[in-house]
Amino acid sequence: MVKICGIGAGYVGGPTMAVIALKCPSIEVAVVDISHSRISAWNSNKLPIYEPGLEEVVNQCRGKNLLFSTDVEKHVYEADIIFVSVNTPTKVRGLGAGKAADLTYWESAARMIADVSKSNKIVIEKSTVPVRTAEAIEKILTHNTNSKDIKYQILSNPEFLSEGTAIQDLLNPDRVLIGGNQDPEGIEAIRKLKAIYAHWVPEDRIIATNLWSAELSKLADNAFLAQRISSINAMSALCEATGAEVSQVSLALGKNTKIGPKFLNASVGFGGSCFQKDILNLVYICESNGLTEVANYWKEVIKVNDYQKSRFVHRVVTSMFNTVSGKKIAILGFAFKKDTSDTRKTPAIDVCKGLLGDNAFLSIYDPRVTETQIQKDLSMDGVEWDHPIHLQPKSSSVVKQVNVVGDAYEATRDAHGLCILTEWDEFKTVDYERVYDNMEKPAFVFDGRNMLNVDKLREIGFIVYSIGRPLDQWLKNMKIVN
Ligand SMILES: NC(=O)C1=CN([C@@H]2O[C@H](COP(=O)(O)OP(=O)(O)OC[C@H]3O[C@@H](n4cnc5c(N)ncnc54)[C@H](O)[C@@H]3O)[C@@H](O)[C@H]2O)C=CC1
Ligand SMILES: O=C(O)[C@H]1O[C@H](OP(=O)(O)OP(=O)(O)OC[C@H]2O[C@@H](n3ccc(=O)[nH]c3=O)[C@H](O)[C@@H]2O)[C@H](O)[C@@H](O)[C@@H]1O
Repeated sequence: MVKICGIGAGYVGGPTMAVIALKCPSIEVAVVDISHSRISAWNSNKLPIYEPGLEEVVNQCRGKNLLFSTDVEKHVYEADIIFVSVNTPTKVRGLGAGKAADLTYWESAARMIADVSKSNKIVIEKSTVPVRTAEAIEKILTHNTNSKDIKYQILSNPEFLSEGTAIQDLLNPDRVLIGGNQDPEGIEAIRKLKAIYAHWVPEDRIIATNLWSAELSKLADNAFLAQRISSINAMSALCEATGAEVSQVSLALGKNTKIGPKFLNASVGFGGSCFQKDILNLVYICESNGLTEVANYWKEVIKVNDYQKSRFVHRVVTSMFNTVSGKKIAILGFAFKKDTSDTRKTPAIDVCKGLLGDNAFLSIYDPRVTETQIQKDLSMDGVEWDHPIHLQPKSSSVVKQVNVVGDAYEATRDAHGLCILTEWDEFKTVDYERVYDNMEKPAFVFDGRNMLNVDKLREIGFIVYSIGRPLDQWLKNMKIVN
């Protein structure tokens, strides 16, 4: 029986390994992690991450051909194939700090593999890594004195799932990308990995390339996706200035088959653990190769994203007579997108910090994010948000101007304004007449996700700001001061 070990039981490692176990009953899959709390959660009824459909998959396989363990060395020793899905956050200090990928976790996983292995292994890069990482990994694996007679094949098999739809994406991927050495051993390793995916993925969707193309394609993929969002967000600012309507512009663009309809929703900005980190990583690689113009091109995608978040904060503050000091503002949604509990790099952090900077009182409601997580996110400095909660420092101070509450009605009671920062479906069905009645007047809605019916809200009496849509007379009169 083929044995697989997945190192890293996070947003990628957990769901990916669970789906392999589901689709390949003849393969034994062990998912290992250094975090005891994460592994015990995977072994409990309350999984450590929220992802629609994940619980069902785990329940079907756990205890059969899927197990979760902290005994990393044992399972690595026993495995034929090792998927490494550890985190690769942005480096916090040292050379390339603030841009380069921090490969500490990857390196320690590779050293451990070299230390404990006694048989040949296929080692798979599932994490997103800088192009040419496989070269460094190979050096670590083969220069270990214990592993003289052991042969390693390194493959790049980047993951393209999105949080919130991870299980669907894994069950029905657009493509599976496998990069490997182009010699007979490399081609044989690619064949073995292809055979695993072939249990459920049609062959024409499994693409084999050389190692560097696969590694770079993942960074390029995220950069292209983020670039679309920054492009439409840049257009949203121009829409507000001219009376054009961004959703109509998106519709028109999306009907062009050369452009396509997806990823054209203007928003308060993109978030998540990967877009910013991977673009910064790409920027760093370009700079290291002397490609300044290319680096600057991709940097702009992040700059527009930061501009979009600060534009939103300015809109809130200026429309409320240029100050939110002492005012209660309701924040509906904190996760970086709907259907996930993940808050890494969520635009809500920057927006809330901006409002707190102007002395607002925030009342925050998110259906899936805990109070502890929100307080942590709002009390920490930039790059630490990239790291999973259990790898973050234990004590962080509580932000006193922040109250985390249990529903949208409580959040908005006596508030001067409400901001929608995540597009949770339940925010569509809130009784906004009731909300309006219980708010201070004038009552404002700032829809950072363009999900609410603006005309209905205006009929109720709200002053409404919706990204990239024609402005209320009120907002037109309140010029943004940057
Ligand atoms: N989150 C996402 O949607 C996607 C993430 N990726 C990439 O996948 C990688 C993992 O991302 P996430 O799953 O979100 O990260 P995560 O932080 O949720 O999970 C990583 C896990 O690895 C564990 N770990 C770190 N070092 C370890 C070691 N030496 N031995 C055993 N376990 C170790 C950590 O404790 C953590 O639980 C990153 O490179 C990311 O860029 C790729 C596609 C999608
Ligand atoms: O490497 C990764 O981590 C993954 O990053 C993204 O997936 P994810 O970050 O989970 O979520 P997305 O659906 O891409 O959303 C990212 C952010 O962009 C925002 N977004 C998305 C689409 C859009 O039209 N507008 C928009 O503002 C979302 O609200 C969210 O804040 C990519 O979509 C995945 O292909 C990739 O595998």
